[in-house]
Amino acid sequence: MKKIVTLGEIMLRLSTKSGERLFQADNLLMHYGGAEANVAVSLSQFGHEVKFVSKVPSNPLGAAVERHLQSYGVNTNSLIKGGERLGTYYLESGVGGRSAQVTYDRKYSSFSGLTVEELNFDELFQGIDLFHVTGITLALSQNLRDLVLLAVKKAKAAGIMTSLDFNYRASLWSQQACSEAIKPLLSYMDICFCGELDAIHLLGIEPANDSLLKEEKLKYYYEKINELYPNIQYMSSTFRTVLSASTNKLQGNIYTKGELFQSKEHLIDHIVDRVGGGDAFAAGVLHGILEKWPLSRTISFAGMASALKHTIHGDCNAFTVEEIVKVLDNEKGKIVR
Ligand SMILES: O=C(O)C(=O)C[C@H](O)[C@H](O)CO
Repeated sequence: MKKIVTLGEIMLRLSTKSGERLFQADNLLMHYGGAEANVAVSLSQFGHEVKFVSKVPSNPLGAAVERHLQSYGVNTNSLIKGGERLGTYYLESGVGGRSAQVTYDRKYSSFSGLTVEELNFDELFQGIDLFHVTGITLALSQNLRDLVLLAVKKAKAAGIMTSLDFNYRASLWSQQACSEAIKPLLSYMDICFCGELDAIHLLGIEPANDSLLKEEKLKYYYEKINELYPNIQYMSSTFRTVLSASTNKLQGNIYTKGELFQSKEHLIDHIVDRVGGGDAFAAGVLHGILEKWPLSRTISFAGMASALKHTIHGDCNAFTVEEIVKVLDNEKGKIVR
C-alpha cells in the first residue's frame, strides 16, 4: 500500500437519461466527478491510502461530496470547507453517431478560489509516495496555476513521485494559455499522461511523418518530449477509436527510455458511461508503477481498468485490483461463479 495525494476540483454532475437532449430533460441523474477525484477513488479501490485535496462549500452539497469520497475510502481530512459554491457540469448523453456533450457551470466555485495560503504542503506531503494533478486545475484560475507549480516543486524537493495528466479541455481555455501553464511544470514531473495532440498543440513539437504507423508516431513524440524534458520517466496515453457513442476501441500505451509497451486493443461495446475512462486508465498505470510491476503487466491492467469503467454509471471506477486481474485472466463473456 502506498500513500498518495491528488489535488483538484470535484463537481456535481447532472446528466440526461439516454436519448434526451438537455433542454428536454425533466429529470437529471446525479453523480460526483472530477479528474483528480476519480483517480483518487480508483487508487483507493486498489488498496492505497489516498488523500484528496480540494475546497468545497460548507453546505449540504459540500457534505455530500465528502460522503461520496469517503464511501470509496478516500481520506478527506484535507478537504477545505468554504467559498461560494460547488462547481457543476451537465452531461447530455450521446447515442449512436451523436456524441455526448459537456456544459460546465463551474465559475466562482469554492475550488477555483483556493489559494496557497490555505494549504500546508510540508505537512500534506509527509510520508507521501505520489502526487497527482491534471491540467484541468491549471485552467481554473491564476491562483491555482501558482498553487500547482508550488506544489509540484515542493513534492519534487521532498522526493515524492509526481504525475500530471495534461487533460486539455478546449471549452475551459485556449491551447496557447494551456501550453504556457503546463510547460513550467514539466521539469518537475516523473510521469505524464499526454498524447500526439498534446505534443503538437501544447508543446509545439513538429508533427511526425505521416507515413509512420501510429505506434511509431507516438514513440517519435515521446522521444521529442524527452529531449526537452529528460527528467520525465514515463509517458502514457490511450489510442481511442470512436465507432459510435456506445462502441469504442481502446488501447493503452506506456513509454519509458525509448521503449513503448501496449495493452491489447479492447473493443468496448455497450458503453454505459465513458466519462472517467481516462482517469481509470491513469490510475491503473500509476498503480503498476507504484507497485513496480513490469510495464507490460502495468499497461494490460490499466487498459482493462479503463475498459471496465465504461460499463458503469458515473465518473468513478469501482473495481478492485483483484476484480480487474480476474477479468484479465478470464476475459469477457464467461459467468463468474
Ligand atoms: O471535465 C472535468 O473538468 C472533470 O473533471 C469531469 C470529469 O470527471 C473528467 O473530465 C473525467 O476525466
